[in-house]
Amino acid sequence: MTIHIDAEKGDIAPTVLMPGDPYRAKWAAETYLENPRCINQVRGMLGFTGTWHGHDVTIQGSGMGMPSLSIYANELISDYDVQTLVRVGSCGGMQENVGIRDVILAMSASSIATPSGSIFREFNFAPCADFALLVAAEKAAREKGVTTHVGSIYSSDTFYDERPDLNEQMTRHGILGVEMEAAELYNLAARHGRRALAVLTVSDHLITHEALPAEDRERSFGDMIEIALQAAFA
Ligand SMILES: O=P(O)(O)O[C@H]1O[C@H](CO)[C@@H](O)[C@H]1O
Ligand SMILES: O=c1cc[nH]c(=O)[nH]1
Repeated sequence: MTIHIDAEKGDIAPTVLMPGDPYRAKWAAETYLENPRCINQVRGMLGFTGTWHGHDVTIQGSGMGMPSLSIYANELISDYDVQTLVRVGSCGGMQENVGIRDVILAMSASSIATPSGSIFREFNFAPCADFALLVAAEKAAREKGVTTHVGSIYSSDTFYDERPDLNEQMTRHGILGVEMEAAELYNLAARHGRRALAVLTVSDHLITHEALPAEDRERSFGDMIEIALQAAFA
């Protein structure tokens, strides 16, 4: 047990999917896992463990933003010895050719700041995905016929952003989408020698201003869950 996760050590699998939304964790576990059981309820940050095609897997909510993700990822890595962490999140599209419900595989994650900034200080570390996970996810997405983009994303500390000039520069530099956790997940995986990937679904668009409702973000992003599971156990 840790401060934020009240599971016993053996209750958490070496492979963990991490949605920001704890209710997406519940929906994904009940939809895709066999014999899912709730292993964490502390602060309502639900976690479930079950099996997928015979493989043990945990789906644990991370909360929103890098400080929250950092708490759960640190405890999963240091206290539960988790080896593979795959974020399954929503994101905002930042390119004209990136559509609502498209999947983005985050090869790298830029940021203005992360919780690891105090360690790196003047060093601009480039957080990137585990290559084998990335390749396996791209293959799984291609085989499913899901419209998928592989490239760089932006991990932001703010959802309600007031820097249109910065968004313009990111779009100009090929950033595919914006979310709020992947950069710190990649930092932690690099520091501890673990595998990490962010598989994202576009839930709204910064250029077209289309947006899906909360229920869709919670319960309808099945393609990214299947892609994440297939990549984790490829
Ligand atoms: O849908 P999740 O996984 O929570 O991800 C995105 O949605 C939240 C903002 O609405 C942030 O956590 C952002 O990263
Ligand atoms: O962080 C996020 C997540 C979804 N959509 C956004 O615009 N930003």
